[in-house]
Amino acid sequence: MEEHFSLNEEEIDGYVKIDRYNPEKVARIAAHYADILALLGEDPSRQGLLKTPERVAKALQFLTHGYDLDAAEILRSAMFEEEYSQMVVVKDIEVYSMCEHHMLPFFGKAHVAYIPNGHIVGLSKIPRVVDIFARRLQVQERLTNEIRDCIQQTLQPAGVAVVIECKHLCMCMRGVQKQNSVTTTSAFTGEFAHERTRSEFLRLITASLD
Ligand SMILES: Nc1nc2c(ncn2[C@@H]2O[C@H](COP(=O)(O)OP(=O)(O)OP(=O)(O)O)[C@@H](O)[C@H]2O)c(=O)[nH]1
Ligand SMILES: [Zn+2]
Repeated sequence: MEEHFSLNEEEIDGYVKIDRYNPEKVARIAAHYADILALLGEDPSRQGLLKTPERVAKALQFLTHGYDLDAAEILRSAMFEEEYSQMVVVKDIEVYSMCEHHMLPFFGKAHVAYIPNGHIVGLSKIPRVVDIFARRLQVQERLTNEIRDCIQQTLQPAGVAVVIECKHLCMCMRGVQKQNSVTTTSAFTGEFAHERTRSEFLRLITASLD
């Protein structure tokens, strides 16, 4: 796949430098956005809009940079042998994604748990996996399943649980115009099929720290 960003060592570790946009792609996307501005009745040559096509092109590349990153590789880069076999929960992970139907944002929180089976993973890699799949055109259901499948296949734990709660701007700003609705999706494997394990996870993600 053609890359938006040039990869370097830092980026392989999951970081994306926003000054390394693919210049050819920026120019091509920007040219389309200049047309779009004119089609919308704007004057793309007025001062405030002069750099807008380029800004939008860069913003879109940033918002979809997950295509260029390998979530499994990032998990594998920080897997450690460890005998810990209780549930590990990382909750309240911010999610910013774009719905593939309207290319409008949906955003909220992801809660991810796994039960180690010989290996644990560096904690920061869980939000990185969430980001890699979120920074693409998505539907919330597929985002949820992709996070689950990546962790299950790479870490091979005794179980994985993912719950995502998001607000979809395509349902707030346009269309049905419901400002307060929140969509919840979930995906489970292994031990989380058992009612007790699943309940413990749901209790932990709703429990407050204070
Ligand atoms: N299942 C699912 N649907 C989504 C997601 N994001 C947006 N949608 C929905 O995608 C659907 C697309 O339906 P269409 O009828 O083709 O599009 P539309 O005419 O713009 O629909 P309205 O939003 O109802 O005006 C809408 O119902 C959106 O609410 C998502 O993450 N998951
Ligand atoms: Zn939408």
